[in-house]
Amino acid sequence: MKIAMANDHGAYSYKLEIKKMLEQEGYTVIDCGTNSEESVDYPDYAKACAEKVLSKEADLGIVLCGTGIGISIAANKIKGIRCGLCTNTTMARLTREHNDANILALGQRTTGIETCKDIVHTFIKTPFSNGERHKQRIEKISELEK
Ligand SMILES: O=C[C@H](O)[C@H](O)[C@H](O)COP(=O)(O)O
Repeated sequence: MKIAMANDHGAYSYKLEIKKMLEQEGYTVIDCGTNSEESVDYPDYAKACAEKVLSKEADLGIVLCGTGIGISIAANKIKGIRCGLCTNTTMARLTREHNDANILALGQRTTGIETCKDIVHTFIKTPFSNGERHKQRIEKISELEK
């Protein structure tokens, strides 16, 4: 599985730690930056990750910023992206099962690193439930993009 990751300066150290964990586990990580703690604008990095997911170069994406809020708002502006901001593993499971989220958002300043690692594992291992009611709702989200 290939996973695109992107972050702003507020989540650089979590990106490095989660990237290292995923690579040690055999996942391919496409690192879309940023790669320092110099201040940057999170929409640029949300866009970079979204492009990898939409082009299918990556199966799923993970975006990180201080809270996960700004970068998830930005990602969700992009047609075809369903980005779920998660602070626990229940949210991670349900955003895959119910929302078929294709990008996970995390916050370095709000959520502990071990919790984030658990969230990442849950997110990438949980399939979409394929339930008819969920498919119908996701189709309605797509309609909103038109
Ligand atoms: O939602 C936005 C993110 O949390 C950003 O990481 C945050 O706003 C960056 O703040 P600052 O520029 O003060 O480091």
